[in-house]
Amino acid sequence: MTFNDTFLKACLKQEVDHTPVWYMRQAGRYQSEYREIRKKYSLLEICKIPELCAEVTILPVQQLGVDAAILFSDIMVPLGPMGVKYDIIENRGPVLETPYRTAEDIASLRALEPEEDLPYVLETIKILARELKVPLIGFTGAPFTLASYIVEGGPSRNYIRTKQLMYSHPEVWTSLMDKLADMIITYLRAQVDAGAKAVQIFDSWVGALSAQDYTKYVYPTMQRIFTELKDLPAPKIYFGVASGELLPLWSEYDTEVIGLDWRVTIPEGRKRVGEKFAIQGNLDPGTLLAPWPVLEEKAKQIIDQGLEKPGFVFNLGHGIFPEVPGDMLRRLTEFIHEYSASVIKNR
Ligand SMILES: Cc1c2[nH]c(c1CCC(=O)O)Cc1[nH]c(c(CCC(=O)O)c1C)Cc1[nH]c(c(CCC(=O)O)c1C)Cc1[nH]c(c(C)c1CCC(=O)O)C2
Repeated sequence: MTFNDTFLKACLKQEVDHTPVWYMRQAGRYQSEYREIRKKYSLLEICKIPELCAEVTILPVQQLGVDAAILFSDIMVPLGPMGVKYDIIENRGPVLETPYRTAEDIASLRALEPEEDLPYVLETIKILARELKVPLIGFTGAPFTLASYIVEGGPSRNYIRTKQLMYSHPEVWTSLMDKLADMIITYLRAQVDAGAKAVQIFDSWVGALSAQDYTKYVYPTMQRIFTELKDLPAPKIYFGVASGELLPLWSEYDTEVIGLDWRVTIPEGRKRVGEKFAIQGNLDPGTLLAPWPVLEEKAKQIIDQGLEKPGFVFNLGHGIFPEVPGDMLRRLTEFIHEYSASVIKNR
């Protein structure tokens, strides 16, 4: 089988013969095989065994026929070596031993050295780069989203401690954002050096901020990340949830792809963020529990809208829920490939 680079072409707004698709959380609890593995190993244990971690990454590619693999890991993984003590609790998410809230707490975070600190991640990527016939997507959390876990000490609804730090001690906030940006730049470079062909920066919780606060407290850090990664030989995807109001602020970023959730349509997203980017998205993951005709109709609409301009990658607006039947995802993937190929061929 030859290498399928359709996903990379779409990221770069090049011509494709079908719309490429992958799914956030395509490896996870909706798969019986994954649940079996999780009976023996914790999520973090899986990440530390390269052969197993590569297997977990490859499984959904084989089962679903998607056009890209995403490294199996978690946004918390690089924070461990920086000094953050945490665990990932099932049905809850990452929880810290103690939150980081003072200048001293944040000063204690050390710089990440990927080769020394996370050899197992890089080894996993090397295995995957050899074995996969589709591109591997590496990833990291974005500074705001990572900061929210570090400052709150766990998942949060309102991010009040994060905002409290941001508003009360802007210089401490900036030092945290700077340290996270340094980590992100180093970590993504190491992932690409090891064989990742694209990277996604997950800013899952940044939609908690107003455009004004994003501009003041997050924009300069994101801007620096994209500027410093300008020469990265891999397309970058910046993704946020409920970030519709922030899209106009992203128009100058030096990135290739913007990931949308389902709250904003693709044409509206393109209008807000500008014509420069390829777009990834944006099926509501809740639709995966709908009857097939409903799902098909929504997928069709997204493909029609996505194909209006060059540069479109089909994805969900956020991760797959554990309740989703795997068969639904396989059928959806086939439909996306066939329907998009016919639209492209007939124009
Ligand atoms: C916010 C965030 C986290 N982790 C991640 C994000 C950004 C993406 C997003 O917004 O969903 C990123 C992530 N986490 C995981 C992956 C790789 C797998 C993939 O996408 O296929 C990726 C890309 C594995 C995981 N990370 C986690 C799981 C859940 C399954 C398990 O416990 O084995 C997986 C497959 C745990 C986790 N880790 C985190 C959360 C919120 C949870 C869910 C808690 C739960 O529902 O149990 C933090």
